[in-house]
Amino acid sequence: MAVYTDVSAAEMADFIARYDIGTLTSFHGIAEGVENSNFLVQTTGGTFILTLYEKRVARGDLPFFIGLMQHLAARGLSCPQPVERRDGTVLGELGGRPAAMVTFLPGVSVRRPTAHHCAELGAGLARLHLAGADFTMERANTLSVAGWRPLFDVARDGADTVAPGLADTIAQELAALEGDWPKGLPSGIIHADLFPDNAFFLDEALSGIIDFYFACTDAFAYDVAICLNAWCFEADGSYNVTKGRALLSSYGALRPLSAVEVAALPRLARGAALRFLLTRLVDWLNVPAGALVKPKDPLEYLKKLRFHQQVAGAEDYGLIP
Ligand SMILES: Nc1ncnc2c1ncn2[C@@H]1O[C@H](COP(=O)(O)OP(=O)(O)O)[C@@H](O)[C@H]1O
Ligand SMILES: N[C@@H](CCOP(=O)(O)O)C(=O)O
Repeated sequence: MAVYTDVSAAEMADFIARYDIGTLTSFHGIAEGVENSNFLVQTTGGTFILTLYEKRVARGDLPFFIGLMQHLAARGLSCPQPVERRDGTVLGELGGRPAAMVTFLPGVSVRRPTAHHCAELGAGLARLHLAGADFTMERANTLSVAGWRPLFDVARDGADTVAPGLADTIAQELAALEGDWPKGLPSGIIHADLFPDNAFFLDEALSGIIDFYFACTDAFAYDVAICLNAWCFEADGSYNVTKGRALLSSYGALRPLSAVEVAALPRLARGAALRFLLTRLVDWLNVPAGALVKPKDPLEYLKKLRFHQQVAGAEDYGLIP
């Protein structure tokens, strides 16, 4: 359960009194997620999600995330909407953390996506990229290649306790990617964490996207590479090319990848695998005392990285030329 910051019933009721959403009837910490503290809040006015922003979310970035969710919804994308307080603002403070209430999105996330889910997701990702085109705010990707070495510095000493030789493997991969990271690719708003737990489905159709707190301005194809990592591998670590083809072809039907994006895809996929290997490793080695959280397995991403290292070209991901 990701609850890093405890909130008492009295604090919660007090916080809710600043909104025009009725009075508190119940709330509980949400069992999923690893980044922020999330609470399902029920009031006489409805159901809401309250997020307390934790370690990786910079306070100064919150207007970007809030503005982006409002922008995407105005373009027809189904995503949570920040709820205004009586004074017209959307950001508050609770338990010493910045906090915001968003609307509850119906739908369920899938644990084992099928090729059909991957196709739905590919189209949804393309719609997100297109809908973000006229969003005027920008946010650099703090977890792109320049952000990986600082993560490695934090995790290096403990890495071999997780898997023998892991520190060396990461050091080599990091050096290789730092030396040759794709530049100048078509860029715009990307989600940057569109994992199966952040996509909701109703009747097998993608019904909504949540968790925009890694969203940033970066290469669209990097977002595609993140999704290939998150959606198209099996539990045993093997890549499912049918799922990859489904995701890539439905994405490409709405936003065709250019030749430079196609050429960059294997390297972007390696980078995406390293990014999640590193953040998971840091989290695995540093679970805060008293936090209710189940850290995610870093070695899942080591297996994925090994797959990408031997890929010859984008066709290995299922891209049809
Ligand atoms: N707007 C929402 N509507 C419905 N459920 C939500 C919403 N936001 C979050 N959740 C639930 O809370 C969980 C954790 O949220 P998430 O944003 O992924 O956390 P984190 O910020 O830790 O990554 C999600 O998996 C989902 O079950
Ligand atoms: N998707 C990341 C973890 C952060 O996302 P969350 O939505 O699960 O909190 C990963 O799998 O490493």
